[in-house]
Amino acid sequence: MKPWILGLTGGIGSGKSAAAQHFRTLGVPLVDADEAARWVVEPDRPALAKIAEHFGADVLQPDGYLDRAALRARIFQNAEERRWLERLLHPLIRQEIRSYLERATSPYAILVSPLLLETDQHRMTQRILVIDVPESLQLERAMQRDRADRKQVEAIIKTQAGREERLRRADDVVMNDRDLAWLHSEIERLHRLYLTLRGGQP
Ligand SMILES: CC(C)(COP(=O)(O)OP(=O)(O)OC[C@H]1O[C@@H](n2cnc3c(N)ncnc32)[C@H](O)[C@@H]1O)[C@@H](O)C(=O)NCCC(=O)NCCS
Ligand SMILES: Nc1ncnc2c1ncn2[C@@H]1O[C@H](COP(=O)(O)OP(=O)(O)OP(=O)(O)O)[C@@H](O)[C@H]1O
Repeated sequence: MKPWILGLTGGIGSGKSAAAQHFRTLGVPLVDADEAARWVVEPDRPALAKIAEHFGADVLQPDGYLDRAALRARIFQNAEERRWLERLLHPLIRQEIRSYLERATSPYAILVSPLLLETDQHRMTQRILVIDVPESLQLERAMQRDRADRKQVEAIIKTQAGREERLRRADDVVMNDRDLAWLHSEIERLHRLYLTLRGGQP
């Protein structure tokens, strides 16, 4: 049976990973585009050499791994550089996602991606779940997690689809503006729905 794929998306800091983690504990197989983006730049992969050649050796750590903070600073202040990186990595990320999803044998599987709607990744999915938060909370959570300062998070948000567009394209929405217990209860509700849609027992 062709696997039925749920696309799970939301902007930076919306709570995609927290939502995904709960689907995982419910036993749903899941591939995360941010994780795939890490696999394709491991030290033995050709993409890393191309990145070092293009951006210079200061985007590499002394141990040979990608210096992610250095590259992040470069690409979110220069749209041309970001597009160069995306042209290199997105086809490789897509390949990793596809080979993972092809192996799924469960009633449904999940593709988690911040850029599901911005790229053609959404074409691999049958239904779209958006994790939504007001932008002020998104900023606060993304900064709190200590990944970036306010200016950088704002720059990243600007490159992503706007909240309205995401909501317009969503089949299901979870408003993640309460605590984690609420998020988990919403995920459980949707998990029952997806199993029912797939003809399984809720
Ligand atoms: C620039 C990199 C090295 C920064 O790594 P870092 O570990 O700091 O962040 P991480 O990869 O966990 O991403 C965190 C968040 O940043 C946002 N983000 C990452 N890349 C992009 C992008 N190209 N456009 C918009 N937002 C992005 C997403 O919301 C993502 O969830 C990394 O994000 C990267 O390689 N990006 C290019 C590949 C890509 O587009 N990945 C997104 C999934 S397809
Ligand atoms: N309902 C919630 N209550 C409190 N904290 C939350 C809630 N949901 C998520 N968080 C926290 O907010 C931060 C961002 O959440 P998460 O990492 O899941 O976002 P994300 O959408 O995966 O972000 P990114 O696109 O950067 O990967 C994390 O520190 C997470 O623990």
